[in-house]
Amino acid sequence: MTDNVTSAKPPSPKKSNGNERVQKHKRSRRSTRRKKKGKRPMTPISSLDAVLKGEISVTKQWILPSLVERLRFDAKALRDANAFTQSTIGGRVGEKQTMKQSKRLSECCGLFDDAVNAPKDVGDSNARDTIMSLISDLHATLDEQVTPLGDEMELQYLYYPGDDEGFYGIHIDQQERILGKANRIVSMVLYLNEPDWNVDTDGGSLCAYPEGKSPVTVDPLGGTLVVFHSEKLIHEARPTKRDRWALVGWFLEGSNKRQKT
Ligand SMILES: O=C(O)CCC(=O)C(=O)O
Ligand SMILES: [Fe+2]
Repeated sequence: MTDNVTSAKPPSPKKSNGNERVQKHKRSRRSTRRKKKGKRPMTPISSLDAVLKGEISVTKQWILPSLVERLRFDAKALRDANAFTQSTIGGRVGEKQTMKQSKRLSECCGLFDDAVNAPKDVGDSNARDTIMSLISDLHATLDEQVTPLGDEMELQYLYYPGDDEGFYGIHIDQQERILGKANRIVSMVLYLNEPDWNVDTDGGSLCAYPEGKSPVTVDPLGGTLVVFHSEKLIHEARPTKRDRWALVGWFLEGSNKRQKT
């Protein structure tokens, strides 16, 4: 993994006017390409062929429960340190916005800007490094076996409030291809919830709607990883009655593809 920070502009300084959670959209990204193939063992990703077909790949227990717990602790600590902001929808200049803000209630923390800017003693940055290595391996697997990817990705912790029924209405992650931009190609969501999550009482399922197929519902159990095509799969996060935590990422297309588009 390189340490290349490729965000287009420097991270904005933290304000202290009490509006920290409603100020901006996360677009910071970072290279995820490993110089060498990872040696670390990893649970194989289920049904990778689903991704190009516009369906969903679901892998349970992709990471150890202990790492889920550390990442959840890290996310909570960052939120307590005001490193989260209100999530917005779409957000790139020129991107068509077909959803209203009221169709989403969640907060996010960019791993390559907000988390980096938080005080060093907040959270568990070793757990962040560990998951970044695993995601770099995932990047290599997707690049080799699914579709060529660029070196960069976006990565955020997500928090949906349980007391206010957080949710994310029906949407698609990359609504339309933007010329000259690094469009999102493959999306990943890794759930960081407690092991006793119960969809009947807690809600918060991910519902995916592959075209021409039956809908798929995924329980957001800690350690479950979903991977899908950012331009093809319509999906939603159902309202949650319990605080819901996830790590969401988007693998971007490479610059050669950008020029050809
Ligand atoms: O929280 C989830 O389950 C899905 C998140 C999502 O779809 C997104 O951030 O684009
Ligand atoms: Fe999404």
